[in-house]
Amino acid sequence: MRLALCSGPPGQRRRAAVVTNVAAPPSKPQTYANGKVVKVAPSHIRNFSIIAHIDHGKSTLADQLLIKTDTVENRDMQAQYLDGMDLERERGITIKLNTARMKYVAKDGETYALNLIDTPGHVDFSYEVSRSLAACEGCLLVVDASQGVEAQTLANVYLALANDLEIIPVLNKIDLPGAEPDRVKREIEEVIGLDCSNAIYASAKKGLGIAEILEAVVERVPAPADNRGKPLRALIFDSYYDAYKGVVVQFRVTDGELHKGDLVKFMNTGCEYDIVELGVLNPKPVEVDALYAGEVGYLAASIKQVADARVGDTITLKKRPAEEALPGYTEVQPMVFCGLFPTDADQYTELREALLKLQLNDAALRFEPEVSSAMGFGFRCGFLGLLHMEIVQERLEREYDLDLITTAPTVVFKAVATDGTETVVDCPSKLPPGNRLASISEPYVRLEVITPKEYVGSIMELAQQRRGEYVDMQFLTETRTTLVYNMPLAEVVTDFFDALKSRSRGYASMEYAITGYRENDLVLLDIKINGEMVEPLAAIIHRDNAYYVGKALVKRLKELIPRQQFRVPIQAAIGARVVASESIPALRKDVLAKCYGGDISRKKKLLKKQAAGKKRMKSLGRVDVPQEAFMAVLQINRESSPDE
Ligand SMILES: Nc1nc2c(ncn2[C@@H]2O[C@H](COP(=O)(O)OP(=O)(O)OP(=O)(O)O)[C@@H](O)[C@H]2O)c(=O)[nH]1
Repeated sequence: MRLALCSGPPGQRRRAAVVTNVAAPPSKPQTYANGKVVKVAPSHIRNFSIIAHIDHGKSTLADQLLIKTDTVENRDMQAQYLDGMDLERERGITIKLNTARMKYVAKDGETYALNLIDTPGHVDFSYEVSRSLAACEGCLLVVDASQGVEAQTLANVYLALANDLEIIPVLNKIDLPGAEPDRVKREIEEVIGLDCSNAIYASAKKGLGIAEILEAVVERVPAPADNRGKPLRALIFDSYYDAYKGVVVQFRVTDGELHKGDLVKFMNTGCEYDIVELGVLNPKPVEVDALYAGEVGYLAASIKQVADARVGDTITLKKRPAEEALPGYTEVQPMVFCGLFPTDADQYTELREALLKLQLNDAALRFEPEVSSAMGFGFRCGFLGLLHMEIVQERLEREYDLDLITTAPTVVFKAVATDGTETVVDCPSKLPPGNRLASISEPYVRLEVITPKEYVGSIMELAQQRRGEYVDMQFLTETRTTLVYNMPLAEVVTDFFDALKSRSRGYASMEYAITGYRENDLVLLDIKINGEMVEPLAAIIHRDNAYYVGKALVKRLKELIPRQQFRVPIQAAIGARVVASESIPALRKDVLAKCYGGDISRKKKLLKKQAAGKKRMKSLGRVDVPQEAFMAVLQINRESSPDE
């Protein structure tokens, strides 16, 4: 497959159009970067982003660009500077898109403002990538020269193409002994169809090729169109909550200009606010007096209501409003749901506030109140995948100091009742009762795996175990293969990625897209502990797996639930039929310890008394289920793969 990506000298076509449009420089010079006054006309602005497969070196390259342009002093530099969250640094991954404005004096002697938007690479966060790409005119496509094209390389290139961006290929990690930049260059040309004749060889770690990259950004990324004369239109691509400033909104100005003190209107919500602070991220906030078409910046306007300034909304001026809002972003649909409950019931309101604030910073997060007899009041939350879920949970615990219990994640099923009504089931308890249930459908994905050919057999076996249906296999290059499967999402979002990595020694990569719903023989597996149904442990699974999963689950729960003073039976059931059961033996106090010698009837009496006490405790006793038990369902899948 070849796509006509780089027809003609990159960047020039669109840049030529811009040059003829260049109007007078901004009426008022503005301050940014180390307090220096710099005039920025659109012809001297470059908005670009870095896209890559996970771990190919985006954040390290961003660090180098910041150092090379003196945006961040070397002594202040810490690895992955733009990954501001502790969580991002600890895990070594980018979660949020991050922006930085750099001042760069190019070889032509001119000073340029380069707006860099760093993006995450993991499949769960691809919606962040698409948002940042919409704010750019070009991007650096970073490919690890020791690995080559991977699944997210392809997915991100398609996103860049959809946004009509200029793509500059960068072959990173050429310092590695195993690097084969020439081979990988050919691979990019063959697989993606991208002209790599002027690809840049770089090592973000050693600082090689950085000057060439900066020059290429200036030369090849088109300048933004000069729309300064038009009524203001600025697209919000991100926002976050600041305890002092209220909601801080990040945006890209497409048309017109805005100044500190202006009365702005959010076109979709209709809310109006006076701008209190206007600035650019450098990458720390630096205040400016005005921002013009083509620029990227932030504003604070004492916005208290999180819902007033939504990502995707258009900002305009009250006194000279634009007629039409910019097309926003397509809403992302969360595919994985789980219950979040505070361990301490008093923290319910705090959890709601925290979720509201987090949602502002994370457009894909959904939540609605949920009440469960076992867990009390909490929220049913929707995520894009398991990593996303883990990250949100960890952010809530760290940034908002909450103690949470998470229930096992589930995908969104659709159930049809006997009377024909359809229910969206994002929680097993929403399933209509068995006698009224006609059918259940589950979401399917088209899964693409790129792997070195020696792992093909083992990966096919894994895909089959996970109810995958083979669609296609193609040789990408001589040594690497693409495998395509149709697979239920429920099988992909659990631990499929981990299993794939372990079977391919980390070399395979994957990407998936939802294709639709399909009816399957799915059943509700209930779990009873001490005779009581524990709703949060219930799961909707395929009938063929129900017996096995039920058996493995009760066994695992037996290990996880602490012993009580009484015997605790654990059962897995489909409807009224118990498919597996185990029991946790009671803790036994030696009531005969003090009874030296003594006669047998005295001992019998003591034992009888103990048995009666336990019986009473059993009927009244509450079994506290530990957090790990709610995740036990996930571990079952892992255990089901024979090689693990
Ligand atoms: N040898 C070598 N290692 C590099 C180079 N660039 C990055 N790395 C290493 O590769 C790993 C991943 O780099 P990151 O910059 O975190 O990758 P990323 O693409 O930003 O990853 P995500 O943000 O998680 O998508 C880190 O351990 C880096 O030190 C390079 O040029 N040479």
